Amino acid sequence: MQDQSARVRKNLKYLTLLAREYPNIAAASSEIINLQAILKLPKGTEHFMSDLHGEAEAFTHIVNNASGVIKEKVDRVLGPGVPDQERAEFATLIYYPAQKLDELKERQTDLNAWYRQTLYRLIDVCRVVSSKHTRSFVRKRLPKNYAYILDELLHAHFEDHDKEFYYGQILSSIIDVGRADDFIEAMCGLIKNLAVFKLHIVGDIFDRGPRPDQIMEQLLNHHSVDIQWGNHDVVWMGAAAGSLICIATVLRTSLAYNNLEALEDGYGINLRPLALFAESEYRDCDMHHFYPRTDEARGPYHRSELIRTARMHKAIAIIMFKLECQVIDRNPDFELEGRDFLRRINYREGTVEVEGKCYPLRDDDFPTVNPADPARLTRQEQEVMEALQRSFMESERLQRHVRFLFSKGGVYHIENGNLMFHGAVPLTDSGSFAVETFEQHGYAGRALMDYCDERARRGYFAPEGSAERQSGEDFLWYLWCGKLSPLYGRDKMTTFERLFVEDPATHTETKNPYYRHVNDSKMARAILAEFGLDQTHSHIVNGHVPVRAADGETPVKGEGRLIVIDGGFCRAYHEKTGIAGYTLVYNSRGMSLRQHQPFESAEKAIRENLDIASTVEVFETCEKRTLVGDTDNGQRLAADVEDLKLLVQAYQMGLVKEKT
Ligand SMILES: O=P(O)(O)OC[C@H]1O[C@](O)(COP(=O)(O)O)[C@@H](O)[C@@H]1O
Ligand SMILES: [Mn+2]
Repeated sequence: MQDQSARVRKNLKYLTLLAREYPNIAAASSEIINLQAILKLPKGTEHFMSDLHGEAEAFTHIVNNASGVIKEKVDRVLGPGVPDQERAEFATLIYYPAQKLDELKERQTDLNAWYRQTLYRLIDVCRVVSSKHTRSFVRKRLPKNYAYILDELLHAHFEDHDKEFYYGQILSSIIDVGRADDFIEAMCGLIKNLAVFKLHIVGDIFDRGPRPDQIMEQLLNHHSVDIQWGNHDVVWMGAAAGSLICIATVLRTSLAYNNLEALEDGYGINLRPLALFAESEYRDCDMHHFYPRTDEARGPYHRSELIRTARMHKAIAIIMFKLECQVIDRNPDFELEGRDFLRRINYREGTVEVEGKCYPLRDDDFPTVNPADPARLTRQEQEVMEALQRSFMESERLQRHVRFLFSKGGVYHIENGNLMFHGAVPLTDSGSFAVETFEQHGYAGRALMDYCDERARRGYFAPEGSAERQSGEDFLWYLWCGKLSPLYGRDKMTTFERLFVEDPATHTETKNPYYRHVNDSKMARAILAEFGLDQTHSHIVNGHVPVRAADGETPVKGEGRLIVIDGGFCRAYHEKTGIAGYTLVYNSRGMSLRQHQPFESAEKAIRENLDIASTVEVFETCEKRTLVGDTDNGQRLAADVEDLKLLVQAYQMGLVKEKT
C-alpha cells in the first residue's frame, strides 16, 4: 500500500494528465473494467501478404474476400439449405457491393422482399464476424451515417425481442426512405473491416504488374496495415524523393513490362519528353533486346506501340547505366566498383569486361554514349531527366503514397512474436552476421537493419540539396540492389548483363548465405534472438523469393521458425510458383497458410460470381486459445489498466481532484 502511494506521488504529473480523459473514479473504473474485458477476448486475426507486384485486381479481390474467410462465414450462416450459386452470389455482393447491386436488383420481381432478405443475411454475417470483438471496438468501426442503427441491429438481445419483428421494423424504414443500397454497401464494408484485424504487407507492392498505385490506394484506405519495404518499393520511394538514379530505374522496369498505365494514368507522370527523345535518338537503332515483355491476357498490343516502348526502354536503360557509374563514384562504401559497365566497354571492338572476363556485346549500338566520357549524360538526356524529376516530385498521388510507405513502413517490424522483413539479414558464409561499413561505422544484424531504415528516411526527409539528402537518395537505390541490402539479399543485380551479354553465366545472382543457413532452425533461432524474440515460439516472416509450390517446395522452413510467403501474386511468375500467392493467417487458434489459385479478372469475378479458390493448410495450433492479453497490444492495455488503478488511488488520496 505504501509502495503504491509512493508510486502515485512519483507519477502525479502523468496522472494529472490522464485525469483529463478520466475525470473521476467512475470514469476510470469503467475503463478498467472495459480493458480487462478486452484482455480476455480471443486475439484479432492478422493476415500477412507479400510480393503483390502491381496485381491490383487479385489483391483487391483477396482483401475483399479476406483470403477466403468471408465465404466460410457466408456458408456457415446461410447453411447448406441455400444453393451454392446463391451463396456465391451473396458473397460476391459482399466483396463488390457497388458493382453487384444493380445486376442483382434488376433480376428481382419483388425488390422489397429481396432487400429485406439480403439485409437479414448481412446482419447475420455481420454478427458472426463481430462476435469476437467488444461492442466498443465494433462501434468505433461503424460507418458514421448508420452507427446507431447498426449498433442496435448487431447487439439486440433477442430474449427481449421478437427478432423478425424487431429487425423488420428497422429494415422497413430503411427501405422506405430509399437508403437500402447505401445501407447494404455500408454493411458489406463493415463485414470486411471486422473480418481482418490487421494486415501486414511484407514488401514488393510495386513493379511487374500493371497497377501498384491502385494497391497503394487500397492500403491507404485499410483500417489497419503495416508495411515492410521491399526492394521494389524503396526504389519508387527514391524516385518520389527526386533521385535521378531511382527515377531511371523505376522507368526502366515499367517499360520492360510495358506498364505505362500506373505511371501515366495512376501518377500523372508525363512520359512525353522521354518518348520524343527516344524517337529522335533511337529511331534507327537496334531494338532487338529492348522489346517489352507482354502478357497475352492483357493484350492485344500494336507493333508500333511496342516499338515505341522499346525505344524508350533502351533510352532510359542507357541513362540508368550512366547514372549508375555516377552513384558508384559517389559511394565507395557501396563496394560496387567493377559494375560501372559503360566504362568497361571497348566501343571499337564491341566487347565488355565483366568481372575480369571479356564478352562480346549482344548490342553495341550506343548513340548517346561518348566513349571518352561514358558516364556523362548528354544535354538532351539531362533535360529529359530534369523534366521527369519534376513530374515525379509534383505527382500529388505518388507523394501521398510514398509518405504512407514512410509512415506505416520500415525495414522490419516485430509484432506478437513475428519478425517480418522482405529479404534477408545478411550473413557470412560461415553463418555469422555480416558486418558492413557505412559512413565509417560497422553494422551487422539488427543494427544494420536499423541503420538502413534510418538512412533511407534521410533520402526523403533531409532538406533538398543537402549532402544528407543525396546520401539518403543514393542509399534508397542501394537498398534496391546492393549486395548487403537486407531488402535485396543477392550479391549483385545483373540487369546490364541480362541485356547486353549472351553468356548466361554472367546473369547469375548469388543469394546471400542467409538463404542457405536459415533453413537450419538453429540459425533461425539465432536471428530471432538477435531481435530480442523468444526462440521457441516466434517466427520470421519473409517475402522476396518465390516459393516453387509446383515443385513441392514448402513455405514453412527452419522447422517452423521461418515462413516465406512470396507465392507469386505476380503473373509473370505464376509458372515458376504454380500458384498465385499466399496469405499467412494468424488467429487465436494458430497459424495457417492460404494458398491462392490464379485469378482472371475482377469483371469476371463480379459477373460470374467467381472466387479465388484458396486451400488452407494449418501448420501450427496453439495449445490454448491466444487472448488479447497475450499480444503486444494486450501488454500495452494491461499497462494502461495499471495506470488507471493508480489514478483511482490518486483520486482516493485526494491528490488529484475528481470532476463530474
Ligand atoms: O524477372 P525480371 O522482372 O526481369 O526481374 C529480374 C530481376 O528482378 C530481381 O529478381 C529483383 O526482383 P525481386 O525482388 O522481385 O526478386 C533481380 O534480382 C533480377 O535481376
Ligand atoms: Mn523483392
